[in-house]
Amino acid sequence: MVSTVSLVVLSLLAYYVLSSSYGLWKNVQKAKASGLPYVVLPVHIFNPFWIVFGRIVIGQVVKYFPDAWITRNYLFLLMPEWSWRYGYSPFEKHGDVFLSVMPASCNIWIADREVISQVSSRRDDFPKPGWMYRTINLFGRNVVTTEGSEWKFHRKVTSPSFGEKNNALVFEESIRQTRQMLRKWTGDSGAGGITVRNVLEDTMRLSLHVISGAGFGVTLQWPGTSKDADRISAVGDGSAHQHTLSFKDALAGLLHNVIFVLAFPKWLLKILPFKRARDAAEAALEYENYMNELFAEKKREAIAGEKAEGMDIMGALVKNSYGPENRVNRATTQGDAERQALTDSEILGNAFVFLLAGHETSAGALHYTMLLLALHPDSQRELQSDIDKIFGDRPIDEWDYNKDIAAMQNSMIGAVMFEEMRLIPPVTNVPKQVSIRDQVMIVNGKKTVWPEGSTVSLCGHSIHRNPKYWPSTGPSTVTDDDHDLEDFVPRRWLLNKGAAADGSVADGEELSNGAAANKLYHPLKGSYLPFSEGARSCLGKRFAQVEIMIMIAMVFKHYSVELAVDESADDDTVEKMSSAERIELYDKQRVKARTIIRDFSSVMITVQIRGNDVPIRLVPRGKERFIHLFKH
Ligand code: HEM
Repeated sequence: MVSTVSLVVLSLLAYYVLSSSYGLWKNVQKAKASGLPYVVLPVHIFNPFWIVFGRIVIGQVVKYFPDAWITRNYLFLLMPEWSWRYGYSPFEKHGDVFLSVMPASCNIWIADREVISQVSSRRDDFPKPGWMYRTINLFGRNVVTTEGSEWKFHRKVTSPSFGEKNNALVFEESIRQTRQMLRKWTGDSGAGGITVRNVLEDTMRLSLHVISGAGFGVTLQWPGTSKDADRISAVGDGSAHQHTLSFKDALAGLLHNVIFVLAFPKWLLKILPFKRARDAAEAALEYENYMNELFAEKKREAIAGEKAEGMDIMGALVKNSYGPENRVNRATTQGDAERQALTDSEILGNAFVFLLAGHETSAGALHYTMLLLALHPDSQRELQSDIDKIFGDRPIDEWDYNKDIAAMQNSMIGAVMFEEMRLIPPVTNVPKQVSIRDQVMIVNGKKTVWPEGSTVSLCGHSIHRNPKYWPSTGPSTVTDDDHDLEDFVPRRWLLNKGAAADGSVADGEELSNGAAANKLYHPLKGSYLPFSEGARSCLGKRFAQVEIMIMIAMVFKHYSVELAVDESADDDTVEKMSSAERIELYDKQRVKARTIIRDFSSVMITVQIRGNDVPIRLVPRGKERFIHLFKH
């Protein structure tokens, strides 16, 4: 019996080794013919098994070697998300486009802006790798997961919902939500000085609430704000379920456990002996119930012709299908090219991906923005001075999307936002795939042939540090580089105002209200990828930008942010410290915060600090304890 089992195991192992070796050999032949520099890897780094276990092992191994040795010897390539850790340096050594050969396929890594532009504009030749996105169809087909004419249709129908009317709604909802977050961070009196330990938890809540309001028309309250906090109020068709979770908890529970929900069927999650799995199943079920109720309510409103203005994204999609033109009846009988409206399941599928695509990304950007500003007192002061110029004494209630947004974007508010996403783009690499046939590509003026089926990584985190494309303001203060591309320097966007990296003057992005949206430095096409590029770039870009700029403006209008030093000194001790002692203490805290940001940030869909926190404090402007003592 034992020998039979051993024989089966050995045969399977032999089969695996032989088929992997054969696959590797075949892929090496393709790599040779491609004309690209290549390196051979013994494992498929995007294999789920390797992503879970392999990278833990390799993550431990690399700790024992200097970074320069690792990037020179290709060891870095065994980490699926190496570009987060090593930035541009591997490309510096191996060229801006290179290929890794693996047993199952090849992957092409790119930090060359012209090549990225070619890939982004040839949508049919370089589609998204479908296998990475398939599970996201959980609640219905949608704009993120589809390709070809079906995607074109989804994009055409969903895009109008992200127009200027919705941006104005995002503006208002972001003000409402940031006000509540500020109350938590500074106390009812607004005196500040409260240590905020888990900043990410709060920015997650902020971004979730903004999507709930501007995306679904459901305004959520922060705990302690209202007795009925987190209760959904929009449902009125009499079919409401007895909910076991609040709307907010259903949304948050689903997003928190989304990997389980996407990987396993609900019936299995319900019976698995892990609380987290059962919680995931409950959240998914409750989310579905709430969405069905919301959908029914919005459908009733659309048919009755109610709520024409200021519509949330889902409301606009339902109105398109069920409003006066009632396009949905035609939808099922037409091909994608003629269709005008989404089916019910497609509306629900799109609602889910808006939530998924917009939640963690925005929350991460808001979180890192606070930390980077706490590390850079000079940038805070410049930011506050611009906020004063734009808003003066005008109360926040009088801020207006149409009047203020262009000025906000063209100031340090925009510069801080763009620089944060240059340094830490929430999505480090945008994945594509070589379509069903080999593709000819020009790389450095030379013809190359990219093997069919290869995956392609547009390495945003790396190209954002490529000195060929980015202006530097001087030597780095955090590395030995003679440029400052590893540093957070928002003013680089202002010093090069309006100029493109090739010396031409940027056109500026026009908002539909006629204002020029971007008079800051204009990166060359293909060199700035936080929202990807080309036809498949982020649909919620403006949504996210408005939300981020509002939070920055509201926080820094009245407050400064400092790293909390509670672990080293209590408030009385700080009070008695001399300026020199305070500088020394804050500097130590800065080193510690930088280490946490570097060593505890990891990529699981988006970049986030995991397993550690960098606590902060908001202090009223003029009452800073530390940062007024620093020039930089
Ligand atoms: C800072 C915040 C955000 C960042 C950095 C970001 C980034 C991105 C990136 C890199 C992509 C391309 C992904 C790929 O090709 O695999 C993308 C696509 C997308 N994003 Fe965002 N996103 C953000 C916020 C949002 C928000 C708030 C929404 C909606 C409410 C949203 C909706 C979408 C959708 C629908 C797509 C797919 C577009 C298509 O395939 O046609 N995103 N986003």
